[in-house]
Amino acid sequence: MPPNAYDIVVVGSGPAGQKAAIQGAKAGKKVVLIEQEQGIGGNCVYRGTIPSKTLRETALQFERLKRSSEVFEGRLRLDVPMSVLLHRLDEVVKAHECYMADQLTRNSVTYRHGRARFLSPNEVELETIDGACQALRADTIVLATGSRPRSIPEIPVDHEHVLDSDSILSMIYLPRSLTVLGGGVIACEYASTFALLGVEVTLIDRAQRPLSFMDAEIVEVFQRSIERQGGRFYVGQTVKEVAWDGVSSVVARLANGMAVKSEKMLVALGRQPNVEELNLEAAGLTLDEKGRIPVNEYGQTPVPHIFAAGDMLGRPPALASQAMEDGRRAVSHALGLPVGDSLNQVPIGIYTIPEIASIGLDEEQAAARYRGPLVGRARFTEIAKGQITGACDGLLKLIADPSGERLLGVQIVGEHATELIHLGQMALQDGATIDRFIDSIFSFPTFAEGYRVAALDILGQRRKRQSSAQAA
Ligand SMILES: Cc1cc2nc3c(=O)[nH]c(=O)nc-3n(C[C@H](O)[C@H](O)[C@H](O)COP(=O)(O)OP(=O)(O)OC[C@H]3O[C@@H](n4cnc5c(N)ncnc54)[C@H](O)[C@@H]3O)c2cc1C
Ligand SMILES: NC(=O)c1ccc[n+]([C@@H]2O[C@H](COP(=O)([O-])OP(=O)(O)OC[C@H]3O[C@@H](n4cnc5c(N)ncnc54)[C@H](O)[C@@H]3O)[C@@H](O)[C@H]2O)c1
Repeated sequence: MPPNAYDIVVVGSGPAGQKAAIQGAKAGKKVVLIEQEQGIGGNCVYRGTIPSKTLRETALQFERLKRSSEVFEGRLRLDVPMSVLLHRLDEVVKAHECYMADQLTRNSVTYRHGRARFLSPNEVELETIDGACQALRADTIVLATGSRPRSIPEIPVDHEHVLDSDSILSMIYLPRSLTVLGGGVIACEYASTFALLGVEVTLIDRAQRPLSFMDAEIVEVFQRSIERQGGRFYVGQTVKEVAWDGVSSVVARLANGMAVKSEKMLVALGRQPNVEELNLEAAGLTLDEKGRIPVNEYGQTPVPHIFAAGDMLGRPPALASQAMEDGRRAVSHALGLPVGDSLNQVPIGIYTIPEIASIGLDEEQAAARYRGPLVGRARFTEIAKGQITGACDGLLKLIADPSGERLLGVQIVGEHATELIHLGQMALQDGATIDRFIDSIFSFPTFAEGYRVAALDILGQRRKRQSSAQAA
């Protein structure tokens, strides 16, 4: 094969691109991975998952200290430099970079630093930082260029006073107050992290409740928890205008006439796919009416050897785990390998404080599909581990069909929710019954015990329902 010819060209080195490249290389193909940024890993590593979760970990350390307030006296200094709060970030990013670079080298994936755009359906131009251009040919092309924060004209982001998720961690000091626009995952995660760090947080969303795609009762527990920290939610509100007053505050004017002032503002109103720079016309591709690349279930575009994966698809769930699966799936399909069906059950893990996690149907979805689904609840206040740790803001819900036998979904809010959900995921995938949780012995004390408590709650309701049916 000529030096600039490959079996597979992958554009973008985030979770989707990496897994696509590794899958191709493992199948013995000659693969090149192109990335325009300095490091490998995508937004996930430099602007998204890893930085936000590192700051969150610092906030959690403070919370643990606060819970021990009988022993430790103290509070967070005002004007804490963000660099102090993020002191572990460099280490975490370096460890991740090393792991990813090793994995690419081990699998003989060629890595090229530069920006890619189509020259023709089988040709991609690589422009390196010195401006040099080179054409690379491939039989299969996987686009995994990710997304960026959505911006709207009435809310100009200056990255100094009004920030987005790309710039929020570039603040020099922890602000005293923060307005968060949006009630989605990014908004709620950062709102809860900053609230725990002692920042006065106000969240404004046009929807009637934050995280409107999640189980309402679960979100309620999260919302109450933030409110106890002093956080405020203004829901069902439209922001008409945002401006820096030139002195000390960002002012958000709402359609109802209210003005909300804060030292900084985070704008988190969704994401938009990175597609504009790819010169898609040269590949024979056109975007759909929502500005997305049309794809089938394998991420295959109308040009059969071109695939798209991850956040650039512009559809939910925009998760690192989903992006990895998209990349793997696209290349497997391109090479005629089995793809599996794991897409049916993607767990959602939201790193708010307390955490939220979901798999399968929530209560409202189950009620829309079945007449009278049964819902079993385990409140963390009733679980010994919750009492011992003091992490009592928690609820685990098992959703079952009307007979109370078949598990339909698991919804959790509380400490370790994003870990606990995988037990529910396995149960759902294996078609486990509610009784499976009752017949299993759980270690004591654990949060996982909540599964048994919730299952017993369903058993009680099932028996009541059966006796009323017999009596009728
Ligand atoms: C603040 C925040 C927190 C998040 N937290 C979580 C979380 O906790 N858990 C979770 O699962 N998900 C989380 N996400 C979402 C997660 O980061 C994304 O779903 C994931 O990064 C998507 O991966 P990707 O490979 O599709 O794209 P990205 O990670 O966005 O990578 C795309 C890459 O393509 C490169 N690229 C773009 N155009 C070109 C081009 N023309 N040439 C060469 N390279 C190009 C970009 O530079 C980038 O590196 C979070 C996101 C944000 C913003
Ligand atoms: N833990 C995780 O898995 C994790 C963490 C962070 C981000 N992500 C991913 O990143 C993606 C983007 O997150 P996001 O929070 O930016 O977007 P989102 O789409 O989840 O939420 C956007 C929010 O903005 C609100 N909104 C939109 N326009 C508005 C307007 N003009 N005025 C007021 N409110 C408005 C919407 O009502 C919605 O609540 C998500 O899809 C998520 O999957 C995942």
